Amino acid sequence: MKAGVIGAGAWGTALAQLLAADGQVVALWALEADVVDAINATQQNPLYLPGIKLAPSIRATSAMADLGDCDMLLVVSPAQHLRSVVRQAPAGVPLILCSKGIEAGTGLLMGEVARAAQPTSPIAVLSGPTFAHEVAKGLPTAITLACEDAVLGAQLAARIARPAFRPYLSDDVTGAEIGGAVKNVLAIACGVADGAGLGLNARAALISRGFAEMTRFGLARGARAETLGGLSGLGDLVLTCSSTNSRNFSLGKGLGEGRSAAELLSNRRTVAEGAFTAPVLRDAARAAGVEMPVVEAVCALLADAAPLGTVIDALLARPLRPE
Ligand SMILES: NC(=O)c1ccc[n+]([C@@H]2O[C@H](COP(=O)([O-])OP(=O)(O)OC[C@H]3O[C@@H](n4cnc5c(N)ncnc54)[C@H](O)[C@@H]3O)[C@@H](O)[C@H]2O)c1
Ligand SMILES: O=P(O)(O)OC[C@H](O)CO
Repeated sequence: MKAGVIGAGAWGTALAQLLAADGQVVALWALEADVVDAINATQQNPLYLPGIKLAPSIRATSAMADLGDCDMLLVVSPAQHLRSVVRQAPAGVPLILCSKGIEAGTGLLMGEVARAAQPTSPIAVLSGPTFAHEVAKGLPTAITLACEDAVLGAQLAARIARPAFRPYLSDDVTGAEIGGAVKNVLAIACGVADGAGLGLNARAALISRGFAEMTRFGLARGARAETLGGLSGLGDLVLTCSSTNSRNFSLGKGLGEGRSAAELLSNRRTVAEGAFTAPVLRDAARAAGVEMPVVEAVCALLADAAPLGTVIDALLARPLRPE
């Protein structure tokens, strides 16, 4: 058995490290030739996961054909590139989707995109509160593994579980995907509150009211409430809204400090998924008649469409309503 990982950003590299730590061979596909060379020559990925010595059994490659003998493939590209990498992946091999977002242009969740790109490949989703550096260091982590096929889900969970890495099984793929996508947008909002010095009460309010938005949207799309309240929803929301280790929170913090979205988003190598998901999520919510005022506020700031003070005042001035 050989695992393949598609995408050698921070999370793909950390997952490869997790799977290879006991000496198992892991094939890691990277887009950039210099990342492939660095991992194979020095057991390091200084571009995306600096400071971590990687297992020598990780074999980096830029040839997708090298993943042809893998029994499972973890897809860890940014959400907006998932379609193109899944199209290139070997067909018929179970895909564990680890990207968090909604595809721009189509409004599709990652499972829907993967099914369209590779119709014969079984799909699972891996999502939860997981900062890559912590997983790469072997710190304790729990995560949701969602798969409609319970037998396959159990097999995949057994393949990726490690003493300090606990997958919890679910058959609610949609719920796991929506939690991971929506929390990134809400983390931007919490970062804004931090950057603007609005205080910890405001952060708690945003987490709580943001979770209400996530739940309304998720239920409208067929997700289950307990999934949204679990690791892949509330768990990840709390993690990402609490730390500048989150790229989404940091992006929001910059906005809250008065910097423009255009400046913060230009020339960055690492991905802040919430910036891409926010407008797609807003449009999907409007189309479904779901109110998401915090998401709307984040969209206004990302579009540099309104001054920060105006956006905050508008949120606070919304009509009083039952919780
Ligand atoms: N970093 C984390 O802690 C973490 C944890 C859980 C989930 N995720 C999710 O994993 C996904 C990948 O994030 P990351 O943190 O590993 O990435 P990253 O920000 O560390 O690196 C960017 C990645 O984008 C890739 N990329 C850039 N252009 C591309 C293209 N045209 N085609 C394919 N790939 C391209 C790069 O090769 C690189 O792998 C995201 O959806 C993220 O939300 C990240
Ligand atoms: O750095 P972020 O904001 O992409 O968050 C990373 C993970 O999704 C946390 O679970």
